[in-house]
Amino acid sequence: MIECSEVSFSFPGARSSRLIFDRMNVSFAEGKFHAVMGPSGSGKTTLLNLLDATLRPHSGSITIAGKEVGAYQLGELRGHILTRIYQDYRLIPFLTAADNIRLAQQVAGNLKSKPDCALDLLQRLGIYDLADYPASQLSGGEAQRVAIARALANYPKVILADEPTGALDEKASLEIAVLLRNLAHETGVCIVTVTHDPALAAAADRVVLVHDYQMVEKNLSTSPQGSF
Ligand SMILES: Nc1ncnc2c1ncn2[C@@H]1O[C@H](COP(=O)(O)OP(=O)(O)OP(=O)(O)O)[C@@H](O)[C@H]1O
Repeated sequence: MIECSEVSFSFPGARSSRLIFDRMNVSFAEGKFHAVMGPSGSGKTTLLNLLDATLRPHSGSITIAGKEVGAYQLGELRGHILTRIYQDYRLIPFLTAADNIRLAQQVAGNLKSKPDCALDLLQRLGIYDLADYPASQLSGGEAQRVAIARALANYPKVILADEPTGALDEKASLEIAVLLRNLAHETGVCIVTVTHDPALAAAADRVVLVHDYQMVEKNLSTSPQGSF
């Protein structure tokens, strides 16, 4: 689904002109939950920013679903091809859970052409009862579930997650980790999360480490079981 080939990148400017990636190669398959780990400052968020065309590589190629990321219209790439979720959820606090999802459909121009999927998604993520609650009244774990539902609203091929459990306690982190893995398996979406959280890494189908400006495979042992 995602292919990075010989990708090199550094930030311009004196302080940060060091290389972040140097002819880096990595791919991320559909229907899998991938965790990207590495020390602080190693380039994990930079990778997500390259994948959604916030940043452009100096050289090399990044394709999603067979097409160069830079060749997509930004409006098509962000919202239709891929969506992002964040540590701080980024919900609209005064809108209900359901309306946060509907807003994503509306912004993508899908609310007229496709059925309203908000309640179906909330049901699927086990939070149907929260549909009419303002986002500001949700717990962290509940808010992240709504954010994941919103990320699914336009049937993306890829979800990019930036520390999605960074603000959650251990129990909620494990639930979100298993939820993301099961969503990848059940819907075929390719999920790439950057994280420091061992619970996310343990739930992942695959863990890659950022090391020496490259992506290196890490061998997996066990995964938590369960269904959310
Ligand atoms: N806009 C920017 N301009 C210049 N340098 C930047 C910029 N954004 C990030 N950097 C630098 O690029 C490097 C990689 O940053 P990045 O945020 O990708 O790391 P990270 O692995 O996600 O870190 P963390 O785990 O702490 O979130 C760091 O040295 C950072 O200081």
